[in-house]
Amino acid sequence: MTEPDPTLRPDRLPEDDRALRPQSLDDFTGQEEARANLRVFIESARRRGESMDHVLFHGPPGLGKTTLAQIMAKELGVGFRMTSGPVLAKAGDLAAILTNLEAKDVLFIDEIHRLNPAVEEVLYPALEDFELDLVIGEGPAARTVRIELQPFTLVGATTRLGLLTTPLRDRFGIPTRLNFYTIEELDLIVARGARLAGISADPKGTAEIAKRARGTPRIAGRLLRRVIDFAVVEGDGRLTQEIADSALTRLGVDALGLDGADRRYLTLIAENYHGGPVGIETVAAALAEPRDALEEVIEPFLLQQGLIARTPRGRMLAHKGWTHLGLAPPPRDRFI
Ligand SMILES: Nc1ncnc2c1ncn2[C@@H]1O[C@H](COP(=O)(O)OP(=O)(O)OP(=O)(O)O)[C@@H](O)[C@H]1O
Ligand SMILES: [Mg+2]
Repeated sequence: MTEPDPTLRPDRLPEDDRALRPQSLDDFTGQEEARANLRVFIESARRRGESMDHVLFHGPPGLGKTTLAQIMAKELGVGFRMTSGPVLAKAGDLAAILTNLEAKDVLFIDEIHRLNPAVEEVLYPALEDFELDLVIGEGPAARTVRIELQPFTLVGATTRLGLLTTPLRDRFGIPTRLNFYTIEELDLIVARGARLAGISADPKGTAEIAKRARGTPRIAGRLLRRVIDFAVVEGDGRLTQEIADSALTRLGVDALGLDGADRRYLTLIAENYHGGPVGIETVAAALAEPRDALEEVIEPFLLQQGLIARTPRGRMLAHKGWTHLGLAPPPRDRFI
C-alpha cells in the first residue's frame, strides 16, 4: 500500500464548514466598512468597561451575520448565548434566557424578524433599561414584577429588515448592513479554505470558484468542497481552473454563479410573461416557491447583478437578464 498523498485531505473540511468560520475580525475577509466600525465600538466598550450597544446585522443569507456575532463576543471577551426568533415561543422563554445572562454577555437572536409579538414586548424594556416586566399569576391576582437584568448586548440578525417592527428596529444603536462580497474577497476566502483543507490550489482555480459563488461566502465554501471532491476523484487532487470549471458546470452553476433555481426564475419571466412586469405572487405561484424564499434568497443577487428590476408594477427582466439567458430582448424598449 502506498502512503496517502498528504495534500489530499478533504476530510479536514467538514461539511458544516465550521472549520472555515473566521474566529477574529482580522481573520474575517470583506465587509470593510462594517468591520472598521465594529472594531471602534468594540474597543470603546472594552475601554469603558461597559456592555456594547445593541447591534442588528441585516442582509442576504450566508454573508456572515452569525459569524460576526460570534466574533464580537470573542473580541469583547464576553460570553455568547444564541437563540432564534421562532424558537422563543413564550415571553417566559426569553425571560429565562435574559435572567441567566452574565454582565456584558452577547445574546444573539437569529431571524429576529420572526419574534412572536408577545416576546418582542418583553424585549423592549430589556433593551432600553435592562429591566424585565413579568406578569405573575392570572386573573385578579395577577401582578407585575420588575426584574433588574445585567447589562448585555443584543445582536439581532435578519435577512428581512423590512419585516422588523419599527419599535424593535429603533432599539438597535448599531444597525449594520452586510453586502455581497466582491470576487477578489471571495477569492481570498476560497484560497484560505483550500489551505485549511490542505489542498494545493492554482490561483486560477480559486478565482473560478470565487466568480461563481453568487457573492456569498457560504456558497463559496460549498462549491469549494464539491470542487475538491472532483479534484480528488477525477483529477490529481489539485484545484485547477479546469477542474473547477468542469465541476461547477456539472453542478449546474453557470458562469455568473446562477443555479437552476435562479435560471428557472429568469426563464419564467422571459418566456411566460414576455419579460414582465409580473407580480411577485404570480411568480411565486408559478414556480411553486414561497414568496419569502424568492425575496430573501433568489432576488437580492439577481437585482445586484442587474439581471432583473423591481418596478411598482412587478418584476421585470433587465437587458442583461435576456442576454444571460441567450435570448434576444424584446424590440420595444420596455426593458431596463
Ligand atoms: N468573511 C468571511 N470570511 C470567510 N468565511 C466566511 C465569511 N463570512 C461568512 N463566512 C462563512 O460562510 C458561512 C456562512 O456564514 P454565516 O453563518 O455567518 O452567515 P449568515 O449571514 O449568518 O447566514 P444566515 O442568514 O443564513 O444565517 C460560514 O461557514 C462562515 O464560515
Ligand atoms: Mg446565520
